[in-house]
Amino acid sequence: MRPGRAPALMRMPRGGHRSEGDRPLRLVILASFRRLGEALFAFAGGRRVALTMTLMLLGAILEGVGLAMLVPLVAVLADAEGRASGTIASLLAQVGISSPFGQLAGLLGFFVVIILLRAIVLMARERALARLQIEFIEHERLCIITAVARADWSQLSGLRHARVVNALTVNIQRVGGTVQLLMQIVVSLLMFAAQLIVVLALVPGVGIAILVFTLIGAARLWFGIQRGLRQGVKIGRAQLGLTETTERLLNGLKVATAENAQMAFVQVLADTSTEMSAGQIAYQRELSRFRATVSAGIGLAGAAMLLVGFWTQGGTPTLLAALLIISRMAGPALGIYQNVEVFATLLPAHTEIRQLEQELRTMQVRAHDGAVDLRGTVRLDKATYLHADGGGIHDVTLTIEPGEIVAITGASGSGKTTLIDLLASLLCPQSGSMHVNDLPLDGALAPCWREHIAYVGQDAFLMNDTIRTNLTWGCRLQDDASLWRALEQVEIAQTVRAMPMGLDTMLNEHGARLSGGERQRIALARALMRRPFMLILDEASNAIDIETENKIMMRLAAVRPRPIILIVAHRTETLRACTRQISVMGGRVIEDRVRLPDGLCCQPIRVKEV
Ligand SMILES: Nc1ncnc2c1ncn2[C@@H]1O[C@H](COP(=O)(O)OP(=O)(O)OP(=O)(O)O)[C@@H](O)[C@H]1O
Repeated sequence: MRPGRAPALMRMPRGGHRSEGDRPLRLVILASFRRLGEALFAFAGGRRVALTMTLMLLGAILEGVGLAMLVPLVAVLADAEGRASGTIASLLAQVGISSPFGQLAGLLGFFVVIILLRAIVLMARERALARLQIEFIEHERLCIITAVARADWSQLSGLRHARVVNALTVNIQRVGGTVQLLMQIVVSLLMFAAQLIVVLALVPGVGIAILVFTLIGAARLWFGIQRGLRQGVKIGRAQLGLTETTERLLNGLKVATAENAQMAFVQVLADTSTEMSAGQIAYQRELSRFRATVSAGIGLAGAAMLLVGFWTQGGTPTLLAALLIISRMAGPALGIYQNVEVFATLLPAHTEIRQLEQELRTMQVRAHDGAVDLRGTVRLDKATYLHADGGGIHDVTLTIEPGEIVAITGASGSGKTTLIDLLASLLCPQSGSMHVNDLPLDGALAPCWREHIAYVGQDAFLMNDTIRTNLTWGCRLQDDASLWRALEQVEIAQTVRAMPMGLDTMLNEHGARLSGGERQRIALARALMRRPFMLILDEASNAIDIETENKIMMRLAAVRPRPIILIVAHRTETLRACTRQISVMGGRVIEDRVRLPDGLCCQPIRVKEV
């Protein structure tokens, strides 16, 4: 994957109110919000959403009922004779509880029941929300990685690598935060609504005043949301840069260390990081000013409402209860304010993930279903594949029969890898065609063909896992006997046997505990474990000494049934076992001749079959 243009949302003008495609910011916000809602709904399904919403509503209703209970309780406590009044008091009197203590105990008992019920509902609600959030994130992560795995290689290789890494690490965490905040906001809104309803019922004047303040606050909040979204886009852009720089640093660390030039990398990282931190500090400063204004506003509004309540109701128990409730409302109100803006800063992460998924979806190839035999002659007819810079392969026609060992030679940049990628159907001819066993290898058949291929490149891809796992991933064979046989074929069995944990020895990052030649031999052994019909060796043994390479090539040549073996190598010794040589120059096949396998035997070797 290579650097490319920033994704659409990331291209939003830095400080402007309009997004890419000249869409007003308000539409971008609404669209992002809708996308998140749709994704959550599509993941959870109607029933689960309904259940979660019911739990949220139930929690709010119980909150309201608990608060409403404060009125008779305050009345009992405030009454000189300790008597309750109202509906609950008359209910209690009907069941024979009329003494002040009995009424207080009865009210408290009811209150406790409500509190217990509320606690149970809130617990169920928290669990449901946490599960929904965690599972949604896992689902999103799997969607991306599956889309990457199913994407057509020629298109995928043009995708910016850091975008995928960023999506799977930073952005997915930010989406987790978005979902969590969204749920907290909905819960706070419902709680606030329940509290407001109780206040409206108890002291309508105060309730209306709160409603007016809330509406003014909501209008003010809209600016916070816009500011949050802009900040979120900036953070996303900076984080992508940070991921890219970190990747570059880690990939080039060895060279940089060898040249004592690590600080050049550190400087690039520091510049990106400083820019990001400066933006965040400025934003936090703005946010803290906003928060201070909001909390002062809530305090002032509370005091004003106290006065309104006092003038309209005097010091009645109802007013006292209303005051208690209003004091409880400040928390959710401030929470909504803070969470909504932070939510807006996180929202672009989901949009970026969605855009990435959509791009990946356009790259998907639908695999042919049903069995199809592709073990046969491989044929290219006037095949052309040109990369964006014009380099590649022009008008190539060739036929490769099963069991042939083909050397593909040519100068650097002549088109050898492009030719190999076409034969492996990693690339599809832009013109001309490819047939295997007389079947045209279209997009749907290509994945089936690749099941018969083993590919070893010069980088010898190894995972940070055991030798066993490295040998068996993607292979049907898994048994120890096959593993050892493959290791013997590539002259590494003895080295692995000498390791303390044998096949279960950990290889560390990219097989760091092995030499370059050992890594290549493990990669070759894995290729043999696949029992391929076509084995591609693209500079796959250039780190192995010539004598050992000779032995390995002999063994590969003796495998029965022998796969087609395509060898790209610059070392002539590597090509000794080849039965045919195709020379490429400027993207064209300039020579295709039979080659007599020459004196492989520097020393006689007993050939074993895989
Ligand atoms: N992904 C790509 N995007 C753009 N151009 C590419 C890409 N891959 C290869 N090319 C171009 O296509 C031409 C052939 O490249 P290719 O990798 O096939 O050559 P090669 O013979 O394998 O080279 P080498 O021996 O150096 O690996 C080169 O000019 C190269 O610049």
